[in-house]
Amino acid sequence: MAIDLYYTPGSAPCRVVLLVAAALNVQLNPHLVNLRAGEQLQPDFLKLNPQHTVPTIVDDGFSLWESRAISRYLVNKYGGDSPLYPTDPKARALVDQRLDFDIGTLYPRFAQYFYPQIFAGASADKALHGKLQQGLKFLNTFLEGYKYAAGNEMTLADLSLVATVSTIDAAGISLQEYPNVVRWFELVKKTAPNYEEANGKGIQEFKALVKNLMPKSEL
Ligand SMILES: N[C@@H](CCC(=O)N[C@@H](CS)C(=O)NCC(=O)O)C(=O)O
Repeated sequence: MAIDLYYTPGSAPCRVVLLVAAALNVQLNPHLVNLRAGEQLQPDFLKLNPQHTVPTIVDDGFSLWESRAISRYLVNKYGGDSPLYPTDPKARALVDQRLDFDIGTLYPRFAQYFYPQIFAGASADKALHGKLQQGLKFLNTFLEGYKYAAGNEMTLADLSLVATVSTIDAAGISLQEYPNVVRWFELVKKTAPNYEEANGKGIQEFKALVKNLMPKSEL
């Protein structure tokens, strides 16, 4: 039975779940949620997720939200002994560290810098820009000597971080100062299963949204 996924394609957290499902060959039954129309605030959706966020999944009556929690659940339930989330405690801890860095540091720094500019017409804030650059520098350092984000194999860390890094790239923020990030980004684009369908399409939607909302002088 397919798992219901409530999502919006431009959203980075939703693309994490699409990438993980593709890597595990797990079938999803997609339901588009139009956030700008407030569909996430409808009573039926609030019954599934009182926090009214996408992505949300419903697996045989079990409702779950938070993209990285969903990702871990999908591997735990459907991944068998998938290397995406290794069972060795140290290897798993490294994946968790990268996942927590992504959701707790890198993505919020991007969001704090960029979203006020496109959604509220704010001008670019130098201090917030510096914080984002520092986040990218951290990632560049973590990748030193590693093929993938947490070792020599692709893990949940890569599928999570690539949704963020591709969003940063699509926002027109250069990655060129961070050669390990550029090298890793190219590798993940080529090797993540069904990358174009799972992430590339949503990135195109995100780019269109940015183009639509960004003050013309900034483009
Ligand atoms: N930490 C959450 C973030 C989810 C989130 O904030 N999603 C946004 C779209 S990117 C959303 O659903 N916003 C609608 C709302 O909060 O009402 C995750 O990773 O799933």
